[in-house]
Amino acid sequence: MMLLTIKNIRKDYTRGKVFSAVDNVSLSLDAGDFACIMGKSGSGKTTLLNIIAGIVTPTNGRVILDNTDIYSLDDKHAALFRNQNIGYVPQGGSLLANLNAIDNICLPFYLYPQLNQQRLGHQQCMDRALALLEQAGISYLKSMFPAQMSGGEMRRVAIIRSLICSPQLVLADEPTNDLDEDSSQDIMQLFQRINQQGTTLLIVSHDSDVACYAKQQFKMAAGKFV
Ligand SMILES: Nc1ncnc2c1ncn2[C@@H]1O[C@H](COP(=O)(O)OP(=O)(O)OP(=O)(O)O)[C@@H](O)[C@H]1O
Repeated sequence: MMLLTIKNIRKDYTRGKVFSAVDNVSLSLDAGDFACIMGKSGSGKTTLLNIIAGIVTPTNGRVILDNTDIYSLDDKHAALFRNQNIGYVPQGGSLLANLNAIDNICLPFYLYPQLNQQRLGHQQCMDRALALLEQAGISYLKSMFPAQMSGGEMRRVAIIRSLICSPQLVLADEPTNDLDEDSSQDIMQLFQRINQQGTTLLIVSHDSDVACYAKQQFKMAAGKFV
């Protein structure tokens, strides 16, 4: 079943003159796919990922997720649709320092109660977060604050947080950046497990060791797939 289609996506920026950071890119993913977009720094990977996430509006082209053209929705419906259907793991650190792992994972529900469609109470939210940590084999982190975690542990908690709304699609931007080989493997094994449980994954990375975990690989250069 087709889950995601992006058609003729272009994003122009002006830096002195106009250039296309993403230049007429098309891509389709089926439910259950695990894809990686590779390419050097500046090739347009993050811009493309953010367009799919609904964070950056394309100059041209369409993003269709589960038969919904996300840029045809008004802002309010677009935000709800993407938060319900897309998990996003941003580049770099994204946990809040003053919350422990469980609360960081529940944060989307605290910030946007409308995402909590099953209307879980506070304890049930925390139970769900704990269950996700247990599935990932890192329940020992449950009460720890980011300052007590390694970089790889923080990243795994951020990945778990992207699952709190049971999204169909998870997007991750350079998830192993700044991590050593062992931590990178932990991260990629976690993604593999998430994918095996049925979540579709699209990861952006410049690291070929990361890409080899993916089932589909795309390469980007100067805004285009090559
Ligand atoms: N808001 C912006 N305004 C102007 N130019 C931008 C903007 N965002 C990105 N760019 C430029 O667009 C190009 C693509 O950037 P992008 O971040 O998508 O690349 P990338 O492949 O993800 O690189 P990296 O891995 O370093 O993040 C770069 O030349 C970048 O400088």
